[in-house]
Amino acid sequence: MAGTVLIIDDEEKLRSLMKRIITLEGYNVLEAGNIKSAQKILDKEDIDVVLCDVKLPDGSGVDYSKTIKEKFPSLEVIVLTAYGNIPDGVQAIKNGAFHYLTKGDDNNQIIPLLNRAYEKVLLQKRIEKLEKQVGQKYSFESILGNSRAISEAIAQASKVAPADTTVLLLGETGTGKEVFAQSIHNSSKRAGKPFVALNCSAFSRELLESELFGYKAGAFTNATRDKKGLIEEANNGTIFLDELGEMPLDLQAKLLRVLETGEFIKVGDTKPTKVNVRIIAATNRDLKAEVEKGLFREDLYYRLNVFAITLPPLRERKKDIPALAEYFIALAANRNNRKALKMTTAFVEKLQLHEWKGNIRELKNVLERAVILADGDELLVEHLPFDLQIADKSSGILSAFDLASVEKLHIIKVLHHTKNNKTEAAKLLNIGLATLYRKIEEYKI
Ligand SMILES: Nc1ncnc2c1ncn2[C@@H]1O[C@H](COP(=O)(O)OP(=O)(O)OP(=O)(O)O)[C@@H](O)[C@H]1O
Repeated sequence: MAGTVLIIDDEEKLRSLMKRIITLEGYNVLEAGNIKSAQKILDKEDIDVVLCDVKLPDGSGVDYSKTIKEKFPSLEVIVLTAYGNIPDGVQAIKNGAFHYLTKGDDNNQIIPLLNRAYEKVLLQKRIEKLEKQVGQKYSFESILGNSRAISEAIAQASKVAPADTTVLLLGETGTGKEVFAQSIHNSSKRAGKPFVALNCSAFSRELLESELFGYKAGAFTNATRDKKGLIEEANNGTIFLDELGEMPLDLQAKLLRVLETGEFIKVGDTKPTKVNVRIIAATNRDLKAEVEKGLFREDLYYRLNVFAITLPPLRERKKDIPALAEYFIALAANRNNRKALKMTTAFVEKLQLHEWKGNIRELKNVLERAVILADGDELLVEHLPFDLQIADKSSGILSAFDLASVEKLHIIKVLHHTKNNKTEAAKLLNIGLATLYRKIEEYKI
């Protein structure tokens, strides 16, 4: 995608020369002879980079670059200064311009500089888009579900969000603990400040300590420079510590100190560092049992347990499955450039019979796979993984390794293939027609 450049200069000849050079690079170029007409174009068009002369009939380009940046912060301005007038260029940069060019002297510099400015604009646009997505994604409104269990958890989380209290989120893997942590942060006073997440089970003890608390240069062989830990990166914001139950005891002591005094000591440092950070912790372990086994500090447990919210497993809120499924199907269809897909009744039934040990994450992945497999505009049972296909009301959840389940599913598939022609199906299965009828009855096909 080519960017759009606006040239503001009252010298028509120079404008058209620059226009020619820039157009050859693939940019769209618009022109203005003064600030007034430039302003009209800026208000109407989506401009990426402005090339602006300093001496304009109705004002100074140096001053105008400030106005432009205030009104359109993601756009970049390059100021065109007169020969030998570096102070103008310096002032323009102070006013927020990307850079300056000396008119007539720097023609071969125009394109490289313009390309750099445009890259910055693209990056800025991408960041804005992502920020918007994240902001939308993680609010209590975007947590789907009407079941009592999830509504209670949302109500508790919305109450504690503005209170700045430490929160402990309990729940199996994939139940949405991180989504809740982000939503709490986004509706707290700390929204707009950093939200930093760390999975404590993903690191060795040493790495976890330096990731979390940072280190001083020289603390160990590869520590050539001071490094801020994530707790410091999260200053004035929130840190989300996932799988806290996995944190070694000595680091738990350091964390307790942060909770009590707002201070910690970096690896290799002698003096404490102060932070103002809200801690949201999560675990799928039974912390009380860990305390009894001596694996989790009792004082930290009580400190964290002041406000605990339990997130229900998906199998305890099956009512929410259709709405969640619809949402994930729409997301997956969009990502895969597919039009909207509908679930058949049998498909929804199978979803509701499954155990969902991986909870919402598993549901999301199963549906993404189904969307990819579906050729038509309907999601069918055959688009589900094997163990979901064989789940059945009478037998409850069957194992994918159960021989009868495999046989049943195979018969279903063959019957589907023969469009329910039993004689043909029996032939393909290499069994007698009577045997097929018996199996159909036995398996309640
Ligand atoms: N209520 C919800 N609505 C929409 N998407 C959700 C919801 N809850 C969770 N998700 C999605 O499900 C996935 C798992 O959520 P999340 O990472 O928050 O779970 P978790 O409990 O932190 O998992 P783990 O313990 O394994 O880290 C994510 O992709 C998340 O976007």
